[in-house]
Amino acid sequence: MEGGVDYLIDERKKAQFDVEAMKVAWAGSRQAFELSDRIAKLVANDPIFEKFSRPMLGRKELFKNSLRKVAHAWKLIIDLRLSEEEAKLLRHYIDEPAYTDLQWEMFIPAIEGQGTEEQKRKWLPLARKMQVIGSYAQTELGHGSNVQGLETTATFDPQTDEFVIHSPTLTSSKWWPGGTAKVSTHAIVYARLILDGQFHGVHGFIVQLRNLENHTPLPGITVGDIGMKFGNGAYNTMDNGVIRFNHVHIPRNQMLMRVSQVTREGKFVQSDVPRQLLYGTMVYVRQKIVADASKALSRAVCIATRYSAVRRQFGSRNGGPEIQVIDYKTQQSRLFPLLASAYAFRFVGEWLKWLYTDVKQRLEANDFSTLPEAHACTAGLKSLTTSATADGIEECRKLCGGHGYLVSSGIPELFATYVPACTFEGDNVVMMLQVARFLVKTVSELGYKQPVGTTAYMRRVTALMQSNCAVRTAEEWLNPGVVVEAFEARSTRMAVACGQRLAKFENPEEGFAELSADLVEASLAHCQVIVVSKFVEKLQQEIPGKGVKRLLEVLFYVYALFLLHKHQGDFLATGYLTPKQASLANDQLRILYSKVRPNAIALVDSFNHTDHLLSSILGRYDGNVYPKLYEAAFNDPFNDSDIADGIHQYVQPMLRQELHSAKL
Ligand SMILES: CCCCCCCCCCCCCCCCCCCCCCCC(=O)SCCNC(=O)CCNC(=O)[C@H](O)C(C)(C)COP(=O)(O)OP(=O)(O)OC[C@H]1O[C@@H](n2cnc3c(N)ncnc32)[C@H](O)[C@@H]1OP(=O)(O)O
Ligand SMILES: Cc1cc2nc3c(=O)[nH]c(=O)nc-3n(C[C@H](O)[C@H](O)[C@H](O)COP(=O)(O)OP(=O)(O)OC[C@H]3O[C@@H](n4cnc5c(N)ncnc54)[C@H](O)[C@@H]3O)c2cc1C
Repeated sequence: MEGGVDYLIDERKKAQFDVEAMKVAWAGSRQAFELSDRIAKLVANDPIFEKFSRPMLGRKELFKNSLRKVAHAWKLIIDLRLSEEEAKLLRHYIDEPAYTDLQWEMFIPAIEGQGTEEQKRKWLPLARKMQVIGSYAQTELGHGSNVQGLETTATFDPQTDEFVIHSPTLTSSKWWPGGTAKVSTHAIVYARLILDGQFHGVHGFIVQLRNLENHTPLPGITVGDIGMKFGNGAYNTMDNGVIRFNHVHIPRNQMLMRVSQVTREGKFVQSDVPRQLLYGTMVYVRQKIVADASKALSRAVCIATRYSAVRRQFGSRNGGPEIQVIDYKTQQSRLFPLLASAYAFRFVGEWLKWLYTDVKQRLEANDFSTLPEAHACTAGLKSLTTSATADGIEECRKLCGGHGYLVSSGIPELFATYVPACTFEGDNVVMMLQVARFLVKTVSELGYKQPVGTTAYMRRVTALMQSNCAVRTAEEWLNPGVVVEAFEARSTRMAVACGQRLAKFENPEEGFAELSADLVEASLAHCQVIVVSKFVEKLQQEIPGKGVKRLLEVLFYVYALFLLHKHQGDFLATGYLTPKQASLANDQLRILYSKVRPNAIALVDSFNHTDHLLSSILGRYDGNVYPKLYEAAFNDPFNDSDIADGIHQYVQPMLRQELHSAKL
């Protein structure tokens, strides 16, 4: 058997559910499925969007090629009159980080959220037509996580009615802003506002960086690229920049003034809008990142699942075929929880999008009541989903054995592009510590304030602290109420225990720092409650299609019981479960894997990923892996000639024992 074509045809026949209906369930609606399918095909059939050769290109060529793709995409958007939703799908399928990400997902949202009506009227039409290109310059060489610690200054000059933007130290150089090194004409620069020698907090300022005619940096601005990043191709299509400001003057009306204003006289006016709204763009992007995690994880899982069905090792009898590696229980116990996680993250991402839309509408109406919860949810779920996705992609590489390490497997570039999501938009530990602040506050108020939203389960604190799990058989774990209650009890007990230990410290901040590792674990437990509960809520909805709901139920139990198994130390230590019950959950998990097994290929087909998006020989839809790997090896430019450069100069003299006289 040369290729794996026949294996995947057989695999697809085993499916016990309607794959087309599952595609709709994954996409969210029939309309969403059709839209995304149309755009995926548009990209896959356009040679300009080819990306297989990307990891072989040098930086300059890679970058220029990326600029070409963006220009072509923008032309398509205009010619085909694509909506903003369609344009964002186009970006997803082109699958290449570019300056437009910052323009559309940070520059524009920052003006929308923090600008006054007048500022929005001026800047948004220009940005939406790409007549100005903006980036988001917050992080500095010496300061990233601690936004209040930024050093760049914006000093008001009442003489000229301008702000003077300045980088007083080397460490205050802006460092990382995407799109800035070579492309953006403007940036939202976060800086310390100084009025009459007084510091008034960090604010955002729209600063022009480049001349719109000839693209040269404006006087007082030193700008460049920060250098190559992890992996070939990957995030190197993005020009992450360094900027140094030397007393750059900007008009007063270029400070984003929804949250606070500076008058013509240089007076600081604090409105009723909470200062945290300055961080609103980050809340928006964190929510986007959660929605995107399932896309990245599902790609890796699709590759590893298809390849696991093609790959055979051991067990051949009488010259018959060896065993498909997907049939090994160990392979299933590593792969199927990731498959289930992709679905879990998809549904929690959908919910978070809804939550964000709700919060945004409230903020527009000056209702800030749900902001703390939205911040905690976006920060925590960003942390949970990106950490699990980054680890999951690496696990998928290992699940593909040696071939997973080849660039042509598609996994190394996916990993290299994805991992910074654990750091950007808030380091994942720093984000979990934000959840911890929220949890500690919730727990400390339990006696007199009813928790709401995602912490509402803590209203039953007494029951959750005192009652224990009633499961007696593996079968009894197949009950959503039982599973959710176990997660809620473990989370409540961990949060309350942290609260009790914190209360023993005289200085709460000192206590928080001392217990921070435990607080991060309690925060993770709470975020897992959210993911598990949102999966259950999804299952309570009508889900059409033969067998679709049943398979999603199986995936729910795989996701939840796998987490329970992985974190069984917490469940046992908090006393909610007995070792016997934890062991029964694990028995059930093995049974569930055998229910996933016949459906595994159909479940990854339901992601509807094109071969273009996967860009992976191992994950090809037709499973024709070996002939294509062989072909790709000989198509590699390194194999253009049998004698590589340098062989005659450095190897032959060694073979001939003539190194002493060779010119090295
Ligand atoms: C090619 C095709 C072309 C076609 C084009 C067309 C379309 C293109 C479409 C593009 C689509 C692209 C899709 C891509 C997806 C998106 C990718 C975007 C790329 C991202 C790149 C990365 C960018 C960045 O990284 S930007 C920098 C991010 N930086 C951070 O995240 C810094 C993290 N630090 C912080 O947030 C803060 O410093 C913090 C929170 C850690 C501490 O802040 P502070 O010290 O001020 O607060 P505390 O004292 O801890 O808390 C005070 C109080 O405030 C509360 N709080 C904190 N933060 C928030 C918040 N955000 N919201 C609300 N409340 C907040 C906190 O809880 C405290 O509350 P208390 O009640 O007082 O406890
Ligand atoms: C690919 C990429 C693109 C980016 N794009 C942009 C952009 O467009 N615009 C922009 O402004 N920025 C951008 N950034 C910067 C990014 O937002 C920051 O790197 C990120 O916020 C983390 O901050 P840091 O680098 O200062 O990490 P640090 O805070 O220095 O983290 C280092 C370590 O310290 C730990 N740590 C830090 N603080 C605490 C704490 N309080 N308690 C416990 N542990 C702590 C962290 O967990 C981590 O392990 C980008 C970064 C990357 C990698």
